[in-house]
Amino acid sequence: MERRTFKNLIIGFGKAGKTLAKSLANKGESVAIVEQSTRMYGGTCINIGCIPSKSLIVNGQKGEAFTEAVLQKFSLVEKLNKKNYHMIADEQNATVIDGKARFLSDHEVEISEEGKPIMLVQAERIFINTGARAILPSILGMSESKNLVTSTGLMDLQEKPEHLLIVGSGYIGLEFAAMFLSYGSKVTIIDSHSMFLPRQDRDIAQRVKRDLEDAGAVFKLGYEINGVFDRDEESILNITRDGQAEEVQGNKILLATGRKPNTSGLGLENTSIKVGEAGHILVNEKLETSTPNIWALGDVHGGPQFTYTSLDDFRIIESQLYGDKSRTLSNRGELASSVFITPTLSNIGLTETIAQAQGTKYRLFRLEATSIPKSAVLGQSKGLLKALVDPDTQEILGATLYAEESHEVINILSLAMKAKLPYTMLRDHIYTHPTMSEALNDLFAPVNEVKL
Ligand SMILES: Cc1cc2nc3c(=O)[nH]c(=O)nc-3n(C[C@H](O)[C@H](O)[C@H](O)COP(=O)(O)OP(=O)(O)OC[C@H]3O[C@@H](n4cnc5c(N)ncnc54)[C@H](O)[C@@H]3O)c2cc1C
Ligand SMILES: NC(=O)c1ccc[n+]([C@@H]2O[C@H](COP(=O)([O-])OP(=O)(O)OC[C@H]3O[C@@H](n4cnc5c(N)ncnc54)[C@H](O)[C@@H]3O)[C@@H](O)[C@H]2O)c1
Repeated sequence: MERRTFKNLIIGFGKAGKTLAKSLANKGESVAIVEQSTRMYGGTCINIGCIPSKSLIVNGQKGEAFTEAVLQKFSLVEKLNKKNYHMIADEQNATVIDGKARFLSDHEVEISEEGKPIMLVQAERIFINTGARAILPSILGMSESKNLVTSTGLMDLQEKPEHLLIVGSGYIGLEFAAMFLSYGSKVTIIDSHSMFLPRQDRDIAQRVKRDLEDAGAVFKLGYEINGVFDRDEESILNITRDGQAEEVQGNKILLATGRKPNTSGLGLENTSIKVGEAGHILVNEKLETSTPNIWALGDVHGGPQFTYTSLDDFRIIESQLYGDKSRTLSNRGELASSVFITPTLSNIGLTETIAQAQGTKYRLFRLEATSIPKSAVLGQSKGLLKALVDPDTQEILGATLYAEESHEVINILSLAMKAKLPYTMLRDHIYTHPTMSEALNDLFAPVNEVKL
């Protein structure tokens, strides 16, 4: 078997891993990056995650036919996959190794192709960036059904399902619901939780649910999934609520019940790397594992699962190994997030619900999206914007923007919070017109402060 030694070994071609590989190679260090699938050069985001899903969402909003949108998505992903491969493989000091990595010890990693060991790699430093994969709930009859899919399988379809059943009303469930509704599929969303969007304020959650229902979605909340069986081309899901059994039938069933860290099969049992209950690699605030010279980056170490947090993990490594060591997980600050439905739901920091639960004092500002001129221009005036301000410091404590283009506007709030700006800076700032950002003038206007 071939034996190779590198200064740096990166396992997994994810956002953090590829960015780190390029940076290390540019520093003149030898670096190898191992990827188990040629389909995944560049990782989840560009191949089976953010980019293909948003391409399908945007084309659906434009009224594109599904088959045309799928072709566009395939060609976009193919282009990005190649670009990502060459971004690393063309670097003089970098090597891309095709195969599945498995630790044999704290210092040795075996690479296999189709189950056959092909290489043994030793490295001074090892970075684990193996991402996460869909959690498959255990459903009676699931192995016999040909219609159960994850988000990856659903995006590989060439034809839209006439009726899509979605299990899970989190990020993936809601984004795929909005996506397939826009292509004209019938959509039923089933969740075991009886409260919709439990972490959101109720007024926001009710708006989101109502808007999805207006677009045609049917919600079944508080249901357990008992079993599945196929009849002709359709699948029937047996579901129960409060002891009452029901059947729902559809052509495809999307399982969107969360994603778990990719650690099984990685041979961690052969190392001294510690793993948490959810299968995630335990790291400290510098992303160091319990084994010296081995780090874990991205979804694999648990916590928020976003491409931008994986990228920030790269920044932490850079800061710790080559910089002033100031950047850590604990000083990352508040993270913004967006669910790409119509309109987009974006959050940062505290909601009213959380503020009340933890007894935090706040001033509340509230604006209907219908009063924003750009909403009228876009022909999409649904939505509600809320922001919480600290009554003592006048800094922004959090915001929920359920509005068109809120995935852009939320970044202004994120920057203002990071810079500890008083809310009046956003209220009095001169924005270009007509834009959704200028809604911040109005959101923070005295007239929109809610008396609590
Ligand atoms: C449908 C969907 C939509 C999403 N949309 C968004 C979004 O809009 N915005 C956002 O920020 N996030 C989104 N996410 C989440 C985001 O994609 C992930 O959080 C992010 O890609 C994680 O990156 P990572 O660096 O941890 O690893 P990944 O990009 O997951 O890369 C890990 C790589 O490691 C490889 N690998 C695993 N095990 C081994 C092994 N043993 N040997 C060799 N290689 C291995 C895998 O094949 C994979 O390529 C979405 C996810 C999904 C599924
Ligand atoms: N726009 C984005 O940033 C974006 C988009 C897609 C995915 N992601 C990332 O991917 C991760 C995974 O997304 P996800 O939607 O799979 O998970 P999620 O955690 O967001 O939602 C899972 C949902 O499934 C429900 N559920 C769990 N088990 C169930 C069961 N047995 N039966 C019925 N319902 C069940 C939960 O109540 C929850 O509502 C997200 O946490 C997010 O970090 C991000």
